[in-house]
Amino acid sequence: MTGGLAAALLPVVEKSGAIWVGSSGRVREGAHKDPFAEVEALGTGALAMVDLPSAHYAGYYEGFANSALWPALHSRLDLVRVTQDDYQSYREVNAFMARALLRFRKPEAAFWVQDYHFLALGAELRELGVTEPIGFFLHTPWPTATIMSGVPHHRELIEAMLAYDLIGFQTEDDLDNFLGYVGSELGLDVAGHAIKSSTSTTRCGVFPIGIDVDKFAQQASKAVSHPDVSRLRKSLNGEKLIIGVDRLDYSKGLVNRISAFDQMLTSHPAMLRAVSLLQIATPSRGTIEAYGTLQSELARLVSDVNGRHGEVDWTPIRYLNKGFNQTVLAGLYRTAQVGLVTPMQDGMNLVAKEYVAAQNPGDPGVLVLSKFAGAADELETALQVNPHDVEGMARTLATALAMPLIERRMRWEAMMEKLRIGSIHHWFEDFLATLQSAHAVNDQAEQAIEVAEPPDLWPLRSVLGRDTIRFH
Ligand SMILES: O=P(O)(O)OC[C@H]1O[C@H](O[C@H]2O[C@H](CO)[C@@H](O)[C@H](O)[C@H]2O)[C@H](O)[C@@H](O)[C@@H]1O
Ligand SMILES: O=c1ccn([C@@H]2O[C@H](COP(=O)(O)OP(=O)(O)O)[C@@H](O)[C@H]2O)c(=O)[nH]1
Repeated sequence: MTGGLAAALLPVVEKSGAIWVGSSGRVREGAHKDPFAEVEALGTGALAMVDLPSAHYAGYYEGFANSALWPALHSRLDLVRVTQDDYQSYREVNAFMARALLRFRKPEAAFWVQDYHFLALGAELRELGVTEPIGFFLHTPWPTATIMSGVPHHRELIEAMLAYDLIGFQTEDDLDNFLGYVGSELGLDVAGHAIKSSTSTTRCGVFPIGIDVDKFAQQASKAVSHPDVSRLRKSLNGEKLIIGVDRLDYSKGLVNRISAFDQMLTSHPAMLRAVSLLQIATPSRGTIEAYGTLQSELARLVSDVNGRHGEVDWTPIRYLNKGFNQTVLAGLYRTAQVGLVTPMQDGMNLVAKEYVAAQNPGDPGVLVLSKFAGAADELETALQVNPHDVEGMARTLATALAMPLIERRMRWEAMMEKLRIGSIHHWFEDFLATLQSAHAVNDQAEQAIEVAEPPDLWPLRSVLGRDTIRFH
């Protein structure tokens, strides 16, 4: 699985005993009548992979989720392509997932819904009579009210979100934009970070997602002996390396990034043969037109840059359209003197955090980071750039490559401190503790809840009695 959501959640599921119910990526005819899931133990927790109804999968995933919500959430209304049927499928799959989740319901356990694919899932669970705490976390940005109002059915969808006890965002800007929408478009009272509707109160908050920084650092120091990593090191012949790792997505600013590298080589001829770029662009959502178009545009651009600056024995850009596991990525990050992360918009961007965690403390590399990534709020000592300003990025790249060790270490140490404070385990515990207290407000009858301890979401093996189970 590629993507920050999976990378972040798998380790917390493993450690916390939670069960993560998600799409198996497979479809099944008639699934809407009879949800099918395969459950697999993962550490002390479990993964339940549900087959989605075949009639609605495309309209839901490629349609409303990734051709309406994703572009809008990343402020790209120009890329929104959606039909009424797509919206129906989105709602059907949200309702279907609510029914599937009921199979995993357990008294006093909380439900925590992840991401824009399931904005209405909380409302569907309430319809089915669920009274337990239900929280929601958005991994992407939340744009301005004007942009959000360009999404068909935005009002009914966002009203449905008010069924959640707690809604979490990555940054203060996302939270402010959401509360701004609720005030201006829904006309609801917002007191502090709480939204009061006729039936309940929804609390909102900021919970920046993190990584397991020490685990990642250890992985990186071991990974340098991995064959892929040592082959890369050998092939560099003393050249410096800049690395980019992204899903192939228009939100990641890949075209501007390659153009900035091109510009830097043009304006600093001394860099020719002295530095190269390794860009991993892992295929993602390939059946959607905007992604196919981007893939062709990038292939042309990389080939143009390599054609102009390359030599018989030197290639400026190593461009790879494939996925790597995180052990290899950790070793590749550690090999590179510069981590180049330039999204036009990004909820958080875990690659930025992983690059920092993977560095050699005695000789750390430099992170060049877009100010439009959520991670920029915490990683203030990265070299921050505006991805719309290609020339500015080219200049910053040259600065990063020439930065003295003392400055690199000061910047890196400050970033590591931030990463340790905001680890993935802190994110998980903080959200669940806040969810319990938010729910207590909505549930007058409920007894005082211990907020310091995250709830026991599902000690799965004690219920199932074995590691893997299928059910209809
Ligand atoms: O499952 P895909 O359609 O292939 O997409 C992968 C994931 O991409 C998005 O990730 C977001 O979550 C990260 C962790 O919080 C965050 O750092 C990043 O900025 C976001 O873009 C998407 O939101 C996930 O749902 C997808 O699984
Ligand atoms: O080939 C790849 C490319 C990326 N990733 C992981 O995918 C995540 C990407 O998360 P990020 O937040 O940067 O962006 P997203 O793809 O979620 O938008 C990171 O944990 C990467 O280590 C991976 O495992 N293999």
